[in-house]
Amino acid sequence: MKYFSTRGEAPVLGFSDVLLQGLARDGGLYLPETWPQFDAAKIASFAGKPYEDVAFEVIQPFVGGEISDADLQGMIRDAYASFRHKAVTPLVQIAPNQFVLELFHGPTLAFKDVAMQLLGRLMDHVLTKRGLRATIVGATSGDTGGAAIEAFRGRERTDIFILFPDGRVSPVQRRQMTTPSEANVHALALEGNFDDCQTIVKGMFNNFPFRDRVALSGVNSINWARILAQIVYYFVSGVALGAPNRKVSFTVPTGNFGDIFAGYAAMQMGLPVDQLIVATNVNDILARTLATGRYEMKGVTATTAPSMDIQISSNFERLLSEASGRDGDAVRRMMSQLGQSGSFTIDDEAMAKIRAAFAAGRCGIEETAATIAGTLEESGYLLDPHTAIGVHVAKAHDKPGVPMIVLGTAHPAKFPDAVEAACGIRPELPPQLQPMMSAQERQTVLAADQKSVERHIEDHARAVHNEV
Ligand SMILES: Cc1ncc(COP(=O)(O)O)c(C=O)c1O
Ligand SMILES: N[C@@H](CCOP(=O)(O)O)C(=O)O
Repeated sequence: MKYFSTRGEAPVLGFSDVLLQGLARDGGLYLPETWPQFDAAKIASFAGKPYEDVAFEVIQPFVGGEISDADLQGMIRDAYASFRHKAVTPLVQIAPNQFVLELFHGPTLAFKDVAMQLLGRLMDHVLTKRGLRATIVGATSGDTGGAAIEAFRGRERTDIFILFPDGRVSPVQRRQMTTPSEANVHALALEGNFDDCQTIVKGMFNNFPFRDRVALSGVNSINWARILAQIVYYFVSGVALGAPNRKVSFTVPTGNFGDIFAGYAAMQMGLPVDQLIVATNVNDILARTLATGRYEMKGVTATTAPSMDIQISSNFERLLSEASGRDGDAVRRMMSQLGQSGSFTIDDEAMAKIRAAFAAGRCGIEETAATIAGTLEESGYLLDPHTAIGVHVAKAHDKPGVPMIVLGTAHPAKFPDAVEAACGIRPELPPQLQPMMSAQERQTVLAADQKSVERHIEDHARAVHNEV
């Protein structure tokens, strides 16, 4: 299996190089040259299998033989051993046709753990095999950071620097990043919003002398391996609700478009999906784009679902590549217009392809609170604000006979203030996370300025001394 960049100007690479690269050297994102095809019999064979076994079958074709089956199976087994639920990602029915896919049973209570627990092991494996170190950078609106730090803390071959918007993440999210005491962990609070953090991360990847000096690697969903690990739960949940013998739909609380792109990938591989529904909060650039064909940035509004307070949805570029027939020139043109004017228009043919697979809806701050309260009253189920956005949007897309799976992206205890304000119940953290709430915090506050961040990383990263 080989991977190409959405912008068409970076070298075609194998899995291990894509894993270490993060962003392609032309600023694009890597995609597999072909989608492995699973026929109905193969998909049906996933029924009743442990999560780890389905994960191996889904992930293995993308690795292209670069990691032995035994090593891959071992890493998958270890990654999911840390999850608090035996099913890893259980389904819970909350209404006659509506299910929540609980993706928050990993160590940091968000769906990011599903991919990050495996990514940490895969990177360590490849770095060890090559005798290298890496400096990992990531931008977070709250959840990626904690999950990445949990996956990489104490690892010998990596230093990890996470950029988060100062004051815009929940106290639980912040403490997951600032309380780990391992020397390779660096939490950087930036005076800006998530998009500023993400733009700086991408800027560092595009600064080649810096990138090469510190052996830069990325763990945001710009890294293909993040998306790959997330494809698995679309198959697992789809099959549990009747696929391949009937279609299922998914509603995905969306920000950076990584999670829902994994659903698109599952669809390309053969999973019968009726609709993939993008659910946004008031930062609704994706819902507007689906409606108008024009991607147009506005300012970011802080909401009770802070992890989705995003306007630059990185992975939308992967969809643009698919919808434009993998035309690197077309993608480069749109991305350059976005950089220059904050907007671009998608041509009608590409929009028609996008609308054939995706629908979208938006949920305001008050509707989010009302959905938390209403769902608790109707079904006794307590939602976090991000999942509540999914539940609200999913209702408008209900189709008889097609099970609707809403991705449950975070545990309500990550956002206790918003949940309590909505329904009067203050969800408690699982006992193993409680000590963190009184532990010593460690963070560095920096201006949202690429040079300051680069200087800080060069001063603190051990990979600068990589003897390659
Ligand atoms: C809890 C939660 N829900 C939803 C999202 C949006 O996911 P994505 O960025 O993959 O679209 C995020 C952040 O990514 C998140 O942390
Ligand atoms: N919501 C995310 C934003 C970063 O997304 P990623 O999937 O690209 O890592 C977060 O919680 O940090």
